[in-house]
Amino acid sequence: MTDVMSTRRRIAEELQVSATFDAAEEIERRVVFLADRLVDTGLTTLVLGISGGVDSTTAGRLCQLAAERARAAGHPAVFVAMRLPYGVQADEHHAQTALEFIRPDRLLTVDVKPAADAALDALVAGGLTFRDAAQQDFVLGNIKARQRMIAQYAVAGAAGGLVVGTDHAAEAVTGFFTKHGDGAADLVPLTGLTKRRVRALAAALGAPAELVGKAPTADLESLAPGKLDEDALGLAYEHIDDYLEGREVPAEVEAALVERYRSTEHKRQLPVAP
Ligand SMILES: Nc1ncnc2c1ncn2[C@@H]1O[C@H](COP(=O)(O)OP(=O)(O)OC[C@H]2O[C@@H]([n+]3cccc(C(=O)O)c3)[C@H](O)[C@@H]2O)[C@@H](O)[C@H]1O
Ligand SMILES: Nc1ncnc2c1ncn2[C@@H]1O[C@H](COP(=O)(O)OP(=O)(O)OP(=O)(O)O)[C@@H](O)[C@H]1O
Ligand SMILES: [Mg+2]
Repeated sequence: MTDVMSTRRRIAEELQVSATFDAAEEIERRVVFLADRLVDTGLTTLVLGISGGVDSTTAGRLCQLAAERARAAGHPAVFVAMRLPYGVQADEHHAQTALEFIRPDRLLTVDVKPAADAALDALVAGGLTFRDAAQQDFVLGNIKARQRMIAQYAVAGAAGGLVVGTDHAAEAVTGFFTKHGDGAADLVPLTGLTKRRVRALAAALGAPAELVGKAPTADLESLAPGKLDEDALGLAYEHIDDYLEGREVPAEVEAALVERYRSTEHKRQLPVAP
């Protein structure tokens, strides 16, 4: 096997991408996983932010099905979906469509703007300076993601809950998440899925087509609302998925992915220790 092929195999294996895929089987396996974690930990609540994107739509429905499964087995389980907009969200209608599809047991809405803006203001008052407005906006974007993490952990702490994350193989390979922001969670039920496989789960769960096919956005930058992940990354999810599923991709895509995987290793590991 060439070095390039063995590197690709190793990365796909480390990210738990399976060689074969059946959407119905994956849904069942992941619902059972979530329900078992509730029962085994003795905790009663799953907590997850619903953005209107396909990842949280899929994970949210899995959470609701798992809570219902645990209840049917006699465990007092609840799924708490959270809307966590930063002020007014441009695609709020997608978030509402997602909630109608998920039908969560409970919904909690927390605007993260006051807390995120206050954190930035306090940092600036404390003497932090930025290279330019774009850098400040980028840093604020990561504060927004971490503020969402704080809100979800507050609910988990109060309710005896577990925070659910939406990380999957196509995001993990590029490290395209905020460390200790959306990257922080107790359970990650989408692990190992490529983006097209997340979409396949969403479709098999019966999610509306506009969400199944929705273009991914982190939507963290106020200066570039709804900026597409693919523009930010300079990579197409089709290529990322092909790479992870062992299909041919252009050499420059392969090189870019290997480099991103290497440079973001710290995001997939526990803090570095001596
Ligand atoms: N080698 C190393 N070993 C240990 N730690 C290292 C490190 N290099 C940086 N670090 C630490 O990591 C930090 C950088 O990581 P981080 O704070 O995450 O910041 P960073 O990776 O710069 O930014 C997060 C990226 O993820 C994207 N994102 C975020 C949230 C959601 C989504 C989405 O798809 O929805 C996407 C966002 O648009 C942005 O491009 C550094 O400030 C430093 O503290
Ligand atoms: N406005 C928001 N309200 C609630 N949760 C959010 C919001 N923005 C992000 N999140 C949380 O952060 C996670 C990471 O965002 P990310 O953009 O990767 O996923 P997504 O929006 O569900 O799907 P996609 O990647 O296709 O846009 C979301 O799955 C969701 O749990
Ligand atoms: Mg999104």
